[in-house]
This record gives sequence, structure tokens and C-alpha cells, in this order.
Amino acid sequence: MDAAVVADDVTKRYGDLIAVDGVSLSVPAGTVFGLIGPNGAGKTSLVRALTGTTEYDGEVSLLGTPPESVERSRIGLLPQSFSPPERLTVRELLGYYADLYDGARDPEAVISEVGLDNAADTWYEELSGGQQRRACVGITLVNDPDVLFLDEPTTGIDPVGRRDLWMLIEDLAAAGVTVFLTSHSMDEVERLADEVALLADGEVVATGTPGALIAKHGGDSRLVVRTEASAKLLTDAGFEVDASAGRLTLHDIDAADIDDAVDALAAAGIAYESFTWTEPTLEDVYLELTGESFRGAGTAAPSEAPAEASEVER
Ligand SMILES: Nc1ncnc2c1ncn2[C@@H]1O[C@H](COP(=O)(O)OP(=O)(O)OP(=O)(O)O)[C@@H](O)[C@H]1O
Repeated sequence: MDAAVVADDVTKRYGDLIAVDGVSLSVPAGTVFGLIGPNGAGKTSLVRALTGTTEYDGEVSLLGTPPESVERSRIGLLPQSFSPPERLTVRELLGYYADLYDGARDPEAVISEVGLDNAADTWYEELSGGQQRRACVGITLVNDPDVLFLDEPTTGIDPVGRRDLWMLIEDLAAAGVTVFLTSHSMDEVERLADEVALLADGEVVATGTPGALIAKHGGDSRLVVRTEASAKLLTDAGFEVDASAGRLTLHDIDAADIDDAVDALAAAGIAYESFTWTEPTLEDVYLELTGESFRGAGTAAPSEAPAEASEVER
């Protein structure tokens, strides 16, 4: 598969500040690439280099040529903050942007794709925040781009709208569009990205499929038991256990092991209020590699545990 986006030792400096520090990456055409990293890690600066909208050192190839010479209609770019003319309706807005390109898509089809049929005649300034973001996504689609750079596309969009946009992104990738997705939403990246790069202080510190990153850095599956009992009863039974106030955390418990663990609780005569089983997620990878963790020390409340958690009352 040809690479749609290639960065080779890309560096971006603002005066003495090195925002992007020798980044190399390659994104195969028709795939979704997820770029994650803390605030200030250099994600936007990297996207600007990849899209040829800022100067940089190193080599970038976008659709086989330097980004500055790619035909603009082949690229869609949704920046983090984007303020289109506010006194245009959604229909006028998409029509306005469509008119900038030869061979643009039918704006009506794009309005439907981003779920704004019912708001097509509403001024942009009168849309909700989530609707405004959908309209902005629509603007990036009118020129039928081959590569789409989306910076936090679902910020402010409600859960149903987020899923609609995720499906749209999946459909676009299935149709051959390359999507370069920057996001702080780990569930979004875990669901959509074929490949992920974690940027920290301008450098790629980890890259791989979400599954590979989770397997390598996400930690183990675990059972968190709300109980006042001592850990010793379970360590004697062969479990690796952390104890914290009102809680025992049993490590390395796969789904198939849950029954055995619950049986062991009963066999040890441990009374408990509830238990929560959690699988590692991309969020755990992020927290681990950025030096933050709220599960590692076993001090998290189950209600703070990541998305895969499911609590079982006794
Ligand atoms: N135009 C600029 N002039 C000077 N410094 C800048 C400029 N743009 C960004 N920076 C700095 O470069 C670094 C990286 O910023 P960048 O916006 O690329 O990070 P980011 O990962 O996109 O952050 P966020 O997640 O907050 O959007 C930061 O220290 C930022 O202050």
C-alpha cells in the first residue's frame, strides 16, 4: 500500500523552542492514523508541517510530493479552532466552500453526512457548539479530499453525534481516504486508528496499532474488589494483590479467570460489596507513557476506572 503521508526527521522550531523534534512516520493510504499526546506536545505543529502550512526542517511527502505543491482540493484540514463566517446558514456555508473548488461534492450530500439536515437553514452562529463542529467537518469534506487532517473533530459533539462522525470517518477510510486524526479522546483513537503515535515533548515516544500498544504498555486486566478484608487471604491463595483503603486489586485476571477469582473470594470467606473488572485501554497506555497513572498504585475508585469497567454488586 502506498504511503499517503510520510515524515522523515521533521523538526519545527519557534525561535529557540523545538516544538517537533525529528519526527518520522508513514501513513499508508486509506488508513486512519491517530496522533495523541499531552497539551503542547507538538501535535498541531506537526500537522502544520505535514500540510505545508508552516516552515519546517526535514522531509515531508504528502500524496507523493512536498506538501506545498499538492493540489489543495486533495487535502481536507480541520484545525482545532476554526471560525467560518457566522452569518451564513449551513447550506450557504457549504455552498460557499464548495464554490472554491472545481468538481466539489454536492453540499446537500455533505450536509446529510454530517447530520445537519434539520439545521441546513440555520445561521452558523445560531448552531449549538456540537452542530458548529459538524458543520466544520462538513466544510473539510466538500472538496472530496484524498487526505483528511482532523484536529479534535468531535470536541463538543454529543455521544450520538460522536458515534455518527466515527462511522463517517470509518466510511471515508473504507472508501480510500487517508485520515490523520489528532485527538485527546482515547476511546475515539482506539476505535478509529489503524496506527497510533504518541508524541511527547515533540518526539514520538511510542507507535503501533492500538492493540499492540495496549498489550505492551497498557498493564494487566484486573479485578477491583470493594472489601475491608486483608490481602493476605488472597495472596495465600496465589493471587497478586494490592490493598488500599476499602479495596483489594487482583492483578492479571483475564475474563476467563473472573469466575475462579470470585470462587477464591468465597473460599477465603471474604465479604465484599461489589467488584469491578477492568481491561487495559489506550488511555492506560497514554497515562503510563506520559508518566501519569491513576490505576497503577491501586488507589483508584472503581468509578474512576476506564471505560471497559463493569461493576458487579454482590
Ligand atoms: N506560533 C507559535 N509560536 C511560538 N510557539 C508556538 C507556536 N505554536 C505553538 N507553539 C509552541 O509549540 C509547542 C507545541 O505546541 P502545539 O500547539 O504544536 O502543541 P499541541 O500538541 O498541538 O498542543 P494541544 O494539545 O494543547 O493543542 C508549545 O510549547 C507551544 O507553546
